[in-house]
Amino acid sequence: MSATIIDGKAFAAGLRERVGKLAGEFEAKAGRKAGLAVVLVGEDPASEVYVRSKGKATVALGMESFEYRLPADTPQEELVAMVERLNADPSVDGILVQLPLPKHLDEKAVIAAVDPDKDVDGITPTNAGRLVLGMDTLVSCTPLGCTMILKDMLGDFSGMDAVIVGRSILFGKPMAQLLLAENCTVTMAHSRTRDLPGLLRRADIVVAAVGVPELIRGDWLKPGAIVLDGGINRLEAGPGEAKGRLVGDVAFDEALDHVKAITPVPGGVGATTIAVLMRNTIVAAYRNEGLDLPDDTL
Ligand SMILES: NC(=O)C1=CN([C@@H]2O[C@H](COP(=O)(O)OP(=O)(O)OC[C@H]3O[C@@H](n4cnc5c(N)ncnc54)[C@H](OP(=O)(O)O)[C@@H]3O)[C@@H](O)[C@H]2O)C=CC1
Ligand SMILES: Nc1nc(=O)c2c([nH]1)NC[C@@H]1CN(c3ccc(C(=O)N[C@@H](CCC(=O)O)C(=O)O)cc3)C=[N+]21
Repeated sequence: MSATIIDGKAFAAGLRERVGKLAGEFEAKAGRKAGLAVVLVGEDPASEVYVRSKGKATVALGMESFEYRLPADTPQEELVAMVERLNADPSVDGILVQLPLPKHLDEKAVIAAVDPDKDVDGITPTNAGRLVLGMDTLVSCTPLGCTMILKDMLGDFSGMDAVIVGRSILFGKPMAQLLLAENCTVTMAHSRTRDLPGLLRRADIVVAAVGVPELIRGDWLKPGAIVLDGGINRLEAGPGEAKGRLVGDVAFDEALDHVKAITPVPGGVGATTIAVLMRNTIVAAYRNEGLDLPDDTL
């Protein structure tokens, strides 16, 4: 059996087109472009990939991109002060503080400082709470993108067994909430899970949100499973390579022989995430200006 390779780029292109139209209409109505600010403290390989793709996409869709790169030793007060300035800046509709932050910073306090109306990651206490309560809210881009891909492929996936590997506030936890809302039976695995292969063998849907290159082996997966690989892992550069390859959390070539469908890395979940970030930014922009979104196909 050879698996379908889910084309995240094609999915993202469709979403970007709809967002681009809305961004043009927003500019005409509001007299300014929708704006997204990204703050990166220090260096993180996955964040570098994200910031690069994001800057290009924002401008291409007719939105404004503000990028702030701060040194790794930035003090807490300085970072919080920057978030507060962005909260108060009317040209900024979305604020994204790249995670993980360097260890000396209090991540939860920084996240809590973001205005929930500008929280395009959906991780402020207000928005995370709203998600759990089933209220309309901004939702973290990667899990939302994964859910959109599944809806597109499957329509209804009520009753399916889903295993999410990873429980971060940005990815694993909101993923679980979204799949629960779709009536999946959700299991969350993490670093203390005893028998990951045993759990995965039962899973109709697997979402990998770990950050360990090729941790999940092909023969751990149930025949016919659908696998969404969110891992963005940069391998060491080999001889003659300027940069190492990007790989996911799933051993892709092995998985092809077992599963029904799988997202590649790159070109899968990550590609979709960027488009969803654009979507969340335009949704926030319309709301922040008190405008009705003319389109509910987002
Ligand atoms: N494609 C995209 O758009 C995005 C990709 N990412 C990528 O997804 C990956 C995960 O990101 P993020 O959630 O932020 O990462 P975190 O490091 O915050 O979380 C990783 C999770 O994986 C769990 N874990 C670690 N090792 C194992 C293991 N051996 N077996 C089972 N579980 C394990 C951890 O468990 P514990 O809680 O017990 O420590 C933790 O819950 C990264 O590669 C990141 O770059 C992230 C966001 C967006
Ligand atoms: N607050 C916060 N929110 C995040 O959503 C967040 C974060 N911090 N920290 C880092 C991770 C990582 N992440 C990626 C998203 C898209 C690509 C992406 O664009 N990938 C493309 C391009 C890859 C390439 O350039 O080769 C792809 O997979 O096809 C990568 C990585 C978001 N993250």
